[in-house]
Amino acid sequence: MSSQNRLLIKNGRVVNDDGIEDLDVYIEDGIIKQVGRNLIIPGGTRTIDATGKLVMPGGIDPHTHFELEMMGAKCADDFYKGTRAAVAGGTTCVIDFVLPQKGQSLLEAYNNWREKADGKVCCDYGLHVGVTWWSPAVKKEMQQLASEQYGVNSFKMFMAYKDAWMLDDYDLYCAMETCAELKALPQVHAENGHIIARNTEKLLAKGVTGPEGHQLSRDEEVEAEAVNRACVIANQAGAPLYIVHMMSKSAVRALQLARSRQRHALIGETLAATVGTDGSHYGNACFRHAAAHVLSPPLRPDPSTPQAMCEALADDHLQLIGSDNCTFHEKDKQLGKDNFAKIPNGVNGVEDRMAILWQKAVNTGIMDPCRFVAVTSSNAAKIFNIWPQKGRIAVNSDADIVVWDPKLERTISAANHKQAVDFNIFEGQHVVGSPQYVVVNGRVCLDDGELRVVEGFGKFLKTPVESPMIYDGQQSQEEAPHRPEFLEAPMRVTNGTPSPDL
Ligand SMILES: C[C@@H](CNC(N)=O)C(=O)O
Ligand SMILES: [Zn+2]
Ligand SMILES: [Zn+2]
Ligand SMILES: [Zn+2]
Repeated sequence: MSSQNRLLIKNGRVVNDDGIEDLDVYIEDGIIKQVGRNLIIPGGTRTIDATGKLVMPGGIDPHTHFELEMMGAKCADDFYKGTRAAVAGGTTCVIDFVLPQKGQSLLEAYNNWREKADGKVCCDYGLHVGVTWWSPAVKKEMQQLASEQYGVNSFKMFMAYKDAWMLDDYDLYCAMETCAELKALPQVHAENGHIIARNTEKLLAKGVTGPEGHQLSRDEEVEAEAVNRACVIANQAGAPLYIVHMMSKSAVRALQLARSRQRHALIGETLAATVGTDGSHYGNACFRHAAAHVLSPPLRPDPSTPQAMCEALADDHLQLIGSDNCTFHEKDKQLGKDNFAKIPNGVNGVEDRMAILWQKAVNTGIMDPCRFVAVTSSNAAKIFNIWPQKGRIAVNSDADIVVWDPKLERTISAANHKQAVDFNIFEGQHVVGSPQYVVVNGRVCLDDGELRVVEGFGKFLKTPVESPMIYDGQQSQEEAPHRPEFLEAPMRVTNGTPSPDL
């Protein structure tokens, strides 16, 4: 067995979601074989000295879109460039979305995605599948996809994108029921697509065509309403629910309220963009700059949002952070030059997700390194049922490891980022804390800052149904979570009639 497969990471502080300890880690053939002190190590082993560094599970990004075609454009980052950038930022596993067009076979779309990704990914990847239309045939294909053969355990339904992917409430209910029957996890894009459609018509009729119209057409309550409605439908369907890309304090409040009423698992995801920037950029005079920040739900103008979302992650009101990396070059964003509704939706984040959260939440004392590992890696592994293979530094776990240098300083810029896209929404942000080494299935792919990924080294990762975190952790009614403190807050009294500040 060649020595290149033997690696020792020595003198580091190992950080898992449940503790920090000074331990050495020995890896052989892509698997962690020993974790401890004074390890017996065979000859020919490469040693990485991790003195002063943190040794963490490689990041898992639960939300990416590489090579997605939407709104007349194709994403700039493909499965090679996108996963290469992920590894550069400390992420060693991504879960991408198969998004069938309405009427298209889900299995056909799944096979298309596999063809696009296999052979190009630099790290392991999984797939969620979009349920963008409904029929008995769709139900049947969900059953097939949830089988061991295909390895899909999560299905995303859209409550927005009215003419492209949106389901009505009846079909949404049926899809959630099917997920519950399969012990799979339903996910939703929670915005009210009908309100957005009418608001868009009115804004355009008034001559509001710039990127600022995007946020104006779908403000926080349009997201929060859909969060609440999705939770109610899930409860009626007897299903857990995962709400992707939650972008506002209002949405978090709606999720917390739902948790106080219902017993199935309700998971909240936010994004690097949400904690790293805000909606002030939609007013930028430069169209490229403003349009680069267009994603749905939009970034919010409330300047307290980034910190509030960090706190929600720290307090387990939100469980994990993704990137929703869905990047478009300037020429494609220009499709919406005269009509904000035609700006291809999406931002970058797969490369900077971990450094941005470290900067905004750990360096500020909002969360500790263990919680950082939970929300950037372990919780995604538990939710999608690949823990502790992924998301943990432990014997027999995959050797997906990031050696994090908490003192490594850099300024984020499109000029030197690894992504293909020609814009970075975190441009100019100074971060303290970044990966020094990244190990992907035992291979050193970021080597003291040098990126040495291998195209096609990653493989497809099956995510089995019946995740214990989702389906065993269900609380009985009497164990319903403690009513969130804010629910007991004094009602705000305005002109004599009490109204809850929810
Ligand atoms: C289409 C995809 C990415 N774009 C976005 N979030 O605006 C999504 O809605 O998650
Ligand atoms: Zn979405
Ligand atoms: Zn500009
Ligand atoms: Zn997305």
